[in-house]
Amino acid sequence: MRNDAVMDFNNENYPIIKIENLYKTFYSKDGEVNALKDINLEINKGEIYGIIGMSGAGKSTLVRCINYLEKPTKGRVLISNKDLSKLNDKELRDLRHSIGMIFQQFNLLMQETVIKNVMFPLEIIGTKKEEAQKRALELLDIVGLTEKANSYPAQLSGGQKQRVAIARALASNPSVLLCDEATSALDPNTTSSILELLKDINQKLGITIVIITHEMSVVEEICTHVAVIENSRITETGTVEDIFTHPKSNWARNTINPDSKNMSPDIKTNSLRIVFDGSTTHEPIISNMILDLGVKVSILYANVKDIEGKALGQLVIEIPKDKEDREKVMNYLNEKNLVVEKVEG
Ligand SMILES: Nc1ncnc2c1ncn2[C@@H]1O[C@H](COP(=O)(O)OP(=O)(O)OP(=O)(O)O)[C@@H](O)[C@H]1O
Repeated sequence: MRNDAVMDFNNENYPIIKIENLYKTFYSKDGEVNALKDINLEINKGEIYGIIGMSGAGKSTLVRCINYLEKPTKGRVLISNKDLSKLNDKELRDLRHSIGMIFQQFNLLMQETVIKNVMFPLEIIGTKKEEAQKRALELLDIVGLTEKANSYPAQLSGGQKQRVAIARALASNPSVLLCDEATSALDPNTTSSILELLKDINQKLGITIVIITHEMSVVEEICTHVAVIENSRITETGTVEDIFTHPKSNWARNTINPDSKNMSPDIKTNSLRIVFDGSTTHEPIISNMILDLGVKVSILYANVKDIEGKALGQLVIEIPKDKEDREKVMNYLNEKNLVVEKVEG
């Protein structure tokens, strides 16, 4: 059973997480830091929502506001339409059992065994030892660590430690899992296996996942939706497809698009950006075009990814200067129903 004492997480009439006009200012003797400014965000049940931005952009503060570990200076956080500012301390504690959290540094109890680490949150809420042990073993099975139940965290790899942290976060049957840079300390292969596990948890257990990261590859690999945060503000939100095909914020454009600033004006006027928005197949469009039309086209930049089986991203090509050849190229691409844009910037 989910811990739904405080709110009904299954009510799909409301976003599971809604943030309205949220500001967070830290006051210290060195002055004020406006960590978050006018944040508005809606996350629906079942989504894997990425919040991406550079270091210091305000990501961790935002995620800590979602479970009220940090109280907003202004604005509201609504979880399944309940305003967290209206909850008393006990209700907030109950709420936090329904919102699991994992961190970059795992935060395990180093002097306790793996199974004890997973049992810990259950014992805190008064679960009997035998029942907690049974549940912890089920969770260790989910994260693939049954055989490490009696090991200590120091005997585990980084990826295994994060699996223990995930099992611990799942112990109280949360409806939401907040992941704050959960893979930033891991190598690429381990990162992929943890992201796979999170995807599995999302699909099999129906848990909504919020992922804080500075890595676009993490968003690419796992997220359904994304918000870009720059200098304390959200500058763009949308599906992962949106952001890879039509990035709007400066940060996303610079990360996803080629660095067109480095192109000479002459190359820019003779270039086209082809946007792959997931509607085309993986056919080798450029080589087919060269063969079919007999024109010279070179690829200046390619960033086309396979995301959930769809081709998404950008391809910048240099097209012929000759007017007739140029038209042939444009017609060919239009016939293929590709989105074609001028290279700007
Ligand atoms: N408790 C605090 N007191 C004062 N300033 C803080 C506090 N917590 C965060 N800040 C400041 O708020 C801003 C946003 O910090 P935050 O940790 O949310 O960024 P971030 O995007 O998560 O960065 P990183 O990826 O480096 O963790 C930073 O300027 C930071 O110094």
